[in-house]
Amino acid sequence: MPKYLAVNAGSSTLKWRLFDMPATKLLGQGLIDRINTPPATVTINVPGRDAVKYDTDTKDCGRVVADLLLQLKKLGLVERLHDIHGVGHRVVAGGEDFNESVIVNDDVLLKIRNLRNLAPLHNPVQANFIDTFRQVLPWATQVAVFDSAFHQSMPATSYLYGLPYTWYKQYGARKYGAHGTSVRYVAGRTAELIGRPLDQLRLIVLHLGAGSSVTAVKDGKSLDTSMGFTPLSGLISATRSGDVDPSLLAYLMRKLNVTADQMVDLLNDESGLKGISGLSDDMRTLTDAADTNPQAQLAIDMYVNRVVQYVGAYVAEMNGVDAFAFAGGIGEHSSAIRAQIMSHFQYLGATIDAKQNARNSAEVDLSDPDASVRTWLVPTDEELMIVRDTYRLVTTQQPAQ
Ligand SMILES: Nc1ncnc2c1ncn2[C@@H]1O[C@H](COP(=O)(O)OP(=O)(O)O)[C@@H](O)[C@H]1O
Ligand SMILES: CC(=O)OP(=O)(O)O
Ligand SMILES: [Mg+2]
Repeated sequence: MPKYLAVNAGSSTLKWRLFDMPATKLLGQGLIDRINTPPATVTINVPGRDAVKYDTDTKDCGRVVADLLLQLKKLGLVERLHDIHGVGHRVVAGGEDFNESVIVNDDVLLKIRNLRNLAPLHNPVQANFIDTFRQVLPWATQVAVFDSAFHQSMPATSYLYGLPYTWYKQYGARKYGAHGTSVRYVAGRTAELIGRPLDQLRLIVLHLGAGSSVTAVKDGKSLDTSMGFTPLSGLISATRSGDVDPSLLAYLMRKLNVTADQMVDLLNDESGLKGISGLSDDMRTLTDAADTNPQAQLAIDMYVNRVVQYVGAYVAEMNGVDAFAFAGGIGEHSSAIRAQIMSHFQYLGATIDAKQNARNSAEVDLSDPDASVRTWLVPTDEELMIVRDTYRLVTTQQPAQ
């Protein structure tokens, strides 16, 4: 059976899954965790076997891909690399150029690179992965699946900033959003789990990972989302500031004597949980330290505060909510953060059950039996969405010339 690979390069992790298609049978999956703070850990899971774990000190794209392919052969997941017919890649920013997944050709790859201003921590890395796979598996079709595509349904009232309209027309100055592939999966799965049609639901999807976002999904479409022109705005993330008064940036540039580009780098790389705590960008480390480290506790409390603000705003924007869904590394693994967030939405009747909320890493109905608004833990599956789009495009369309 043809094999298809889905590659998800995030800001702190690299995730991959290999499937037999069209059966969508999962053959194996890998995670490189803490990729920016070596040694990173590699974990490979093959159904029915013990996990394989080892450390790595590289995030060099060529070496990561070489190791991945070596492991696929070593573990017997592919007999010959020629069995891999398609590779689907997560790409964060597609701008207004891409409102759906596409087969990659030279022009598409160039556009993805040129959109780096819209996702500086992601698009360059993701373009490098596409390029590398094109070179090492030239027979396999490469497909790009864009985070921003799902958010193209946002109305102008959501995606425009309070700026001169001509700047949108001339420079594309608007909100594009991110995490859309994850939100598309989580929203669909939440509707299935609560047994109601997606196109009649008001959902709040909390994708809380190294990059964190909240999305209002109304009638199956993205109505509004917290990330903006880039994934820097909105919530506080691992190393990203989230929303900041733009005037403060001009003031800080003078104080710090840095250029505009340097300032943006500081907001992307040195801010957020890392900058506030002065300890770590990793929520696990902060949670462990919080009892004795007030800065770590402050970073957690600020993180929660911003999530609560966005959720409250989006519930109002939808004139109510039918269900909440938690996903992403923090959303899927931290009972404490979920509890802290949901304690602010008891007024909506979205109460959660402490025993249920103690569970992690699986689909769990977190709701209190009497809750009038459901709350679910729905582990995201960006790789499933990526592989489905990839298989569909490979089997139905030829690459654009
Ligand atoms: N048990 C946990 N408790 C709190 N946070 C966790 C836990 N496990 C993972 N995380 C957080 O999840 C983040 C990674 O989220 P994830 O969505 O997997 O990555 P990425 O944003 O790179 O796609 C890490 O920064 C880590 O802080
Ligand atoms: C857009 C974004 O921040 O994604 P991730 O959390 O995977 O880095
Ligand atoms: Mg991610």
